Amino acid sequence: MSGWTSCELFYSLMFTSLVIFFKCYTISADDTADMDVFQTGSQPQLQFGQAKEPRYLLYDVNPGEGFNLRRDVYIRVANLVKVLNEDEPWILVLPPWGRLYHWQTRELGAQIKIPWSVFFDLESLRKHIPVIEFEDYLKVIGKPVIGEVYYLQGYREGWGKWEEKMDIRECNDKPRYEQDENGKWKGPFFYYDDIYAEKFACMSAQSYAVSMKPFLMKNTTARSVFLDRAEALIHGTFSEWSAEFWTARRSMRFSRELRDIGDAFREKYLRSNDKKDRTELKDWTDMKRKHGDALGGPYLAVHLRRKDYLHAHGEQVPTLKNAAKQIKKFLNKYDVQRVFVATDAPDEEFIEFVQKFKKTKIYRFEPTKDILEKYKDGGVAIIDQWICAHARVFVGTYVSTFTFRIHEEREILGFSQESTYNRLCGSKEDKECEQPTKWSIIY
Ligand SMILES: C[C@@H]1O[C@H](OP(=O)(O)OP(=O)(O)OC[C@H]2O[C@@H](n3cnc4c(=O)[nH]c(N)nc43)[C@H](O)[C@@H]2O)[C@@H](O)[C@H](O)[C@@H]1O
Repeated sequence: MSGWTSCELFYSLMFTSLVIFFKCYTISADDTADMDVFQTGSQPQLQFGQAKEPRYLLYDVNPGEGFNLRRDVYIRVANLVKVLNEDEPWILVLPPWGRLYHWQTRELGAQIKIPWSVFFDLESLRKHIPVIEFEDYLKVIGKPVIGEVYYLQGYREGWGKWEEKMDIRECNDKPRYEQDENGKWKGPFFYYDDIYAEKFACMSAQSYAVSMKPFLMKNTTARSVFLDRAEALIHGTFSEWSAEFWTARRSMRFSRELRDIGDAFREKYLRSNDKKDRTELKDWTDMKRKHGDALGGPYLAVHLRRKDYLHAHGEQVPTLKNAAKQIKKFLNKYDVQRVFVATDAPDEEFIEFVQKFKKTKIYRFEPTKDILEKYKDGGVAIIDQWICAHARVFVGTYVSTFTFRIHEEREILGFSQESTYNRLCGSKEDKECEQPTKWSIIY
């Protein structure tokens, strides 16, 4: 039992205009028994009445994973940082976005080192936990160094029965980190060349994200700890079925600029605005909607996932002709005449799809050169998601995480579940076509 008394302190980062909220701690005499956990050598880092220095948690995800699974991993790690902050100050360092397999626009060159602020509203994230960008972390630390890297991996002997466990083990495969002649661990740190870690180890982990807390607090004293392959940590009780999941998820607002671009498109082409559609946003900490509060703009939105999905989930992806047939049924049911298509389909496929409709107006968001250069493929995908999130009815793609994040956005906005949890069925699925699981928002 901790005898900390906490007070609130605003810690200003000298290098940024960011103001980060922390707790500061004073220790009562009874707490000294716990202090060895926080000591380096014989020098205690804490003295009575002194504010405790924050520690930094960094993470990364398997390079092959797409944008929207990564967003889910953020929620797991964010809730770990949330529970760490119940006892000591930790700041989450946001992993720069880069070189995702699906970001294929050639003219943009290498899409790497993209800060989170391009896509997300950091002030909103900070109402849940303290976060900083990676480049700000480097400025604060003053050297291109990370204390310890743990590369999460499975157990060589397999999962066995489910139980939570974590152990420092030999690496199962050749690690993507190597020690140089000076003892520095070099690795693929978000495509920044000169970064190194002081210590590296593989860790076999079968664990909920928040269960890393005791390890981080007691087994390491490093100022910064990097968890690579953080997708290995699972939600556990902090899952889609819990209020904690939704608190973190609600804090994950898209950047104001991207929302504005999406809103302008809705107004101009889809006769949709927040007032009429009952989708006005409030500060997320004050926003609590019921299913059916939102009406949505007078259009249907479909997420038509193509490209690699045709191979990965061929059975559940319809032909374009069949997709158009399914969409027409929804148009009749919801009595709307406009369709917004979010898709990764090449232009020829999109044109083929449009030709299946005679009177219905079909729209797609096409970025200007400036928008594409500034917000990249990731930003355009977010604009697509934002427009889908505001439609009177949404039809998604089977188990696509891109579709799942739209479901969540619609839960937050207060749409009826009937208008949200629909999907395109594979051409041969017929009546076997199971509709998406409903994840009800919990406050
Ligand atoms: C087959 C699997 O599919 C999984 O994708 P899935 O869950 O749909 O969703 P994501 O993980 O987001 O990956 C798909 C990526 O493709 C682009 N994309 C897909 N649909 C659209 C769209 O409607 N509009 C725009 N602008 N871009 C789109 C976008 O970059 C998106 O992040 C992948 O995470 C796995 O790596 C694997 O490829």
